[in-house]
Amino acid sequence: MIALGCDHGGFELKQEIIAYLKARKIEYKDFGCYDNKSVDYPVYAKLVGKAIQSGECEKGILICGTGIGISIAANKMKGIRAAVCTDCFCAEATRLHNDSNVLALGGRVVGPGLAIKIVDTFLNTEFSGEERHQRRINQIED
Ligand SMILES: O=C[C@H](O)[C@H](O)[C@H](O)COP(=O)(O)O
Repeated sequence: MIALGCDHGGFELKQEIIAYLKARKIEYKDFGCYDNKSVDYPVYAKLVGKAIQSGECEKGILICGTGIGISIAANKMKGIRAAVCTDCFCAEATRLHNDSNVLALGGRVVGPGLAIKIVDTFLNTEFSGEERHQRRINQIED
């Protein structure tokens, strides 16, 4: 189950991502926001982070204007490793090396075509499990 969250700056892109997930029959839960009225991104970062912490959702996708504010907020939460990605190389690397569980995107930064490729890469890349990467993740968690 993928947890989705956004602010008004990410609302339009979230709709594109929902269409992608639906087309591929990937289960998701949308934690809002539900229109493009101005809201505060930490609220949605927290909802998605809690869904991952509780085990309700395995991964999350958070979208604000840049992906930055919402990832800063999410990364305050224990066990959440949110990565802002603007390209597929970083989306792959952050799964392989950081076992990131949240992808953060900027609705004002990446177009829908690139964003979907980034989402696809993020969701379809497994953590490498290599000892040096796990050791570093453990250090972050500590
Ligand atoms: O990092 C923060 C996000 O990009 C927000 O989406 C952005 O700050 C919202 O800006 P505004 O309230 O001016 O639409």
